[in-house]
Amino acid sequence: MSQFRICKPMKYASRVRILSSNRYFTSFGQCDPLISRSYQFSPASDVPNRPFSTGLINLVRCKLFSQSAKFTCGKALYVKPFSSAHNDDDKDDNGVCDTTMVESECEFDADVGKSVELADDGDYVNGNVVSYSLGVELQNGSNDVGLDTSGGYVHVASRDPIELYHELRNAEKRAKQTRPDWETMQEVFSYFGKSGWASNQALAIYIGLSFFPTAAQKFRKFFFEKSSAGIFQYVVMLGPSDAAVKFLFPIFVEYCLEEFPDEIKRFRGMVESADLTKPHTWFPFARAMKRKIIYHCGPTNSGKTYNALQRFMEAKKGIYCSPLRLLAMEVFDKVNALGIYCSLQTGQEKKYVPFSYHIACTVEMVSTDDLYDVAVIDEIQMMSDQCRGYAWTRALLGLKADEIHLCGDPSVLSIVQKICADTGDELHEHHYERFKPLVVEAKTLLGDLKNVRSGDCVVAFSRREIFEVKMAIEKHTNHRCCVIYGALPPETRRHQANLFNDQDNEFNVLVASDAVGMGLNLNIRRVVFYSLSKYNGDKIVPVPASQVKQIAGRAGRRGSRYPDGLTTTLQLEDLDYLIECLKQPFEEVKKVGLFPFFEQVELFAGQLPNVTFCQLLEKFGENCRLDGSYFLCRHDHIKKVANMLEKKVQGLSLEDRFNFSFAPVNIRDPKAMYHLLRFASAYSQNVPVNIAMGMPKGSARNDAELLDLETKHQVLSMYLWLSHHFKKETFPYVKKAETMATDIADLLGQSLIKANWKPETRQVRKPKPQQKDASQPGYERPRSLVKLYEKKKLEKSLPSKNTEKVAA
Ligand SMILES: Nc1ncnc2c1ncn2[C@@H]1O[C@H](COP(=O)(O)OP(=O)(O)OP(=O)(O)O)[C@@H](O)[C@H]1O
Repeated sequence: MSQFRICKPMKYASRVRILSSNRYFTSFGQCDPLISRSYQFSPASDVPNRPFSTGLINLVRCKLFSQSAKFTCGKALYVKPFSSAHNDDDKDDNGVCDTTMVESECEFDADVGKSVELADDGDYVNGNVVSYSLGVELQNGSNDVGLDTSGGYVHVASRDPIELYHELRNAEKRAKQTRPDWETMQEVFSYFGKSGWASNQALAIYIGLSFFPTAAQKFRKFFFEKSSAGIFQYVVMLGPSDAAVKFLFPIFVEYCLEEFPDEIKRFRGMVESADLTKPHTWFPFARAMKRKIIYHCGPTNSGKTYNALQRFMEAKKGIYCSPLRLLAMEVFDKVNALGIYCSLQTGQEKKYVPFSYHIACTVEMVSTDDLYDVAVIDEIQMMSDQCRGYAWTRALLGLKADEIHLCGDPSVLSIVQKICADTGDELHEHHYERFKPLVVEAKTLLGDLKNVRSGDCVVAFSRREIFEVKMAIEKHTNHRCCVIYGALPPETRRHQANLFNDQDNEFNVLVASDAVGMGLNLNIRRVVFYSLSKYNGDKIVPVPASQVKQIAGRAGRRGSRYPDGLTTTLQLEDLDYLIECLKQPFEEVKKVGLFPFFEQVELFAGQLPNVTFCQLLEKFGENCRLDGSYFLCRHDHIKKVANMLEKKVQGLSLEDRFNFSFAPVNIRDPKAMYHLLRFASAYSQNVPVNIAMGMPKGSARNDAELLDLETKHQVLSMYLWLSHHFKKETFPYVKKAETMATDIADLLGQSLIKANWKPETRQVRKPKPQQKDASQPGYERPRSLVKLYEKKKLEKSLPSKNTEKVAA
């Protein structure tokens, strides 16, 4: 089975820390890497051995002795007034209610039914007040609290919990208790059941959080049924306190080990199979190498990738790992053009160049099996990406290369230093500055797109805005616009970029989304932020500073027509935010992403045989364990696809479901989801998967047709992706899909050149009544959403006058 790579949620991390930091626990020999160093498990029975070292017991004893000392002799505990409340625990073994407790308003000796006072020497004394002492001898002559070899009494707290447990287990009948004592004991157990410490510690014997309350309740029943007077009184004396929890816990452990071996085994299996700790150990071959890591650290446009690629090209065998298909294609073209044979591998395409020893690939496609002299991992700060971060982490940890060049901003430098300390790799840092500083134009465009100039890149954060801006610029100025946004195929984006870079045409302005921030060589003179807020899938938020920097940094490129970069905003109100973002130092990343490989999910599935794949992912997320430097990547997208397939496609294996769930599909596009469902259904029936999609007749004449072209290309891209991830024979129309995809990318390019229509949205939304049509004469200045956002935030943080009035 191949290596796993993953992590765990912090709730467990904190528990692990608690356990690991308990030196009394760690003294118990063999270390269990999953939970802590505290417990040793017997491979034969697969049930944990007793976890406690005598060190812990002694600690508890010492504490309790020191606490109980104040209760000795003259100190007394008042018996609580009788309460009529009772539950099952009032009943004797035959289910009959203990009437003695109901009849009397006060105290009961276990057998005598009288109020008692326990004296130092263990004598019983009548009365309403119970004074508890260190030693007790029961009237029946049994040594309730333990008799030491010298014949003297040993305090309950000082006794071995294993011994105590066995005594309870073997007890034939319980001692009767006074009602107040009984009530106090209920409180003690209620306290125990809610104790975070106890539930944390119970994890170490694989009593899971969800099972802990059940285990605690059963233990309570057991204790009530079996407890002798001395033990009972001792716990009552401790009352609902941490001391009581710590006294009871070792007995609870003994009880659990004997009572719940199946639950323990099941939870242990689950925890072990979802262990994502120490991901660097998952790649033993890479660990056996002494790798040299070179971190090219600096802002955009500072020559990091250029220098790393020099080493890549000099190497005998090299791999370049790209964040985007587009960038992998760029490097593939560039390197081959320079006479170095280089192949290409992305999710959608494999271009093998004969005799090549170099490969340009997307980071998800990196092979950790092959050996390389030099590897380049571009945009290494993407390790912290909430969704895709795991791919960078895996590449860094797993690549078998003598020399690995990381290119990125400084945000992940410290975490890379930490990872290198774990892996034992040698880290070298090369720091860079921008070739030319980025200059902020304070004047801004004063809210008017008529002030756009040649060489400008206007950045907007939604497809709708991009087309609105393009329309407005083309309507009110003499400029023509190219557009670049995420939903466009890489070929079309490249075509648009070339059109913009080319001096000899009328396309001299670029309107783009944040997709412009990475991977394209663009001759931008000035980056203009149309807005600095965007929809994050939930609400409109200001664009994060790191992203603003990345995008603004595209202005001015060494060797281009515009080596000096400028940036500004459309709105004067947004300028401060832009300056603030540019001034902000790179925020240090504390955690990087991980995600399980199929084999790990499969192992985990073995523990939960009757759940759906989607539930399995959820459970994995809940139970997986991570070191402090890692987080589990978001997988909502995967779950959504998994859920759809679960409901509608039968006969897929777990591995098929896993792979289908990673297919690149826009989950918000019903058409694309429909095609994925169709592909999966055909695949599950083992029949050739058809493309079954007509080729558009020509370029788009309106936005609906443009959207249709985008969807069609995405579906073809998905078909190609599936053909590379599943049995080839089931996807026999790869050539056809490639041709169609190329043709559609061309049509998209043609469509964008003439696009001058009002954009549509994929989701049907009610039109806003006051919204003016941008095609109407005149030009409406867009509002600054950042300002609005900040204003709202301020309003929220300040109590309103109305609130003050109400309060007054
Ligand atoms: N030493 C050099 N000689 C010639 N051109 C260079 C040199 N260094 C960098 N360049 C050019 O400068 C531009 C920016 O370089 P590069 O892409 O390496 O920067 P970067 O820091 O990796 O930026 P980004 O993070 O935006 O990719 C590229 O067009 C590159 O070809």
